[in-house]
Amino acid sequence: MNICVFCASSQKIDPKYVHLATEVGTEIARRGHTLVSGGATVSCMGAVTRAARAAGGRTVGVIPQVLVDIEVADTESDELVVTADMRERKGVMDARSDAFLVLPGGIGTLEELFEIWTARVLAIHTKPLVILDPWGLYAPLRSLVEHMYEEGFTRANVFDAITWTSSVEEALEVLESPAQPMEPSVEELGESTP
Ligand SMILES: C/C(=C\CNc1ncnc2c1ncn2[C@@H]1O[C@H](COP(=O)(O)O)[C@@H](O)[C@H]1O)CO
Repeated sequence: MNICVFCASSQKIDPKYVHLATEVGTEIARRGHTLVSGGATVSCMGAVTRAARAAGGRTVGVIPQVLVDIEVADTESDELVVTADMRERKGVMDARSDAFLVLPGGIGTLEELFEIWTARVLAIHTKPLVILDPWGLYAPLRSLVEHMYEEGFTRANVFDAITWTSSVEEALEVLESPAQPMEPSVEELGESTP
């Protein structure tokens, strides 16, 4: 499988997050998968790709020209795709991947998560989407989406479209399993706007 990992670029984070990314890269390679990532050398992004290669795995980096220009590109990547901008980058990462894994990160990671999550809820794709969050960074996000559901702002299938995990092994097992297709409910299809 081609597994896309979205994760942090910040260099101010606790080293435990970088160690988690290293563990993920190692396990992706050990299981024979290709890693698709944002193609940068910094923080968790660099750790996951270096670990995957160190464990014998193949890495595909997808990075916009603007980040190549500031010299954060993972030039040792087996394949480095340089895009015109961030939007094209996300499109290429999506198209090249069979499954998506989200590690703790900041607003860049959240943006990537939301795009894949929304498309899955709308049944635009059926690729597995997993959050690996051992220390609960995303617990407030989960509560927020639950609140949005209670208030009627999100579809009932919003939590069917994603799996929250807390160990690397559990995350990889879910990614390797076929995801359930997202079918809009009959009520949703029949709903009319006043
Ligand atoms: C110069 C430094 C970092 C360069 N920043 C980034 N490099 C590569 N990719 C990035 C960068 N910032 C955002 N991204 C994309 O978003 C995700 C990470 O963003 P977050 O806000 O850190 O969660 C990541 O998946 C990238 O695709 C030194 O700080």
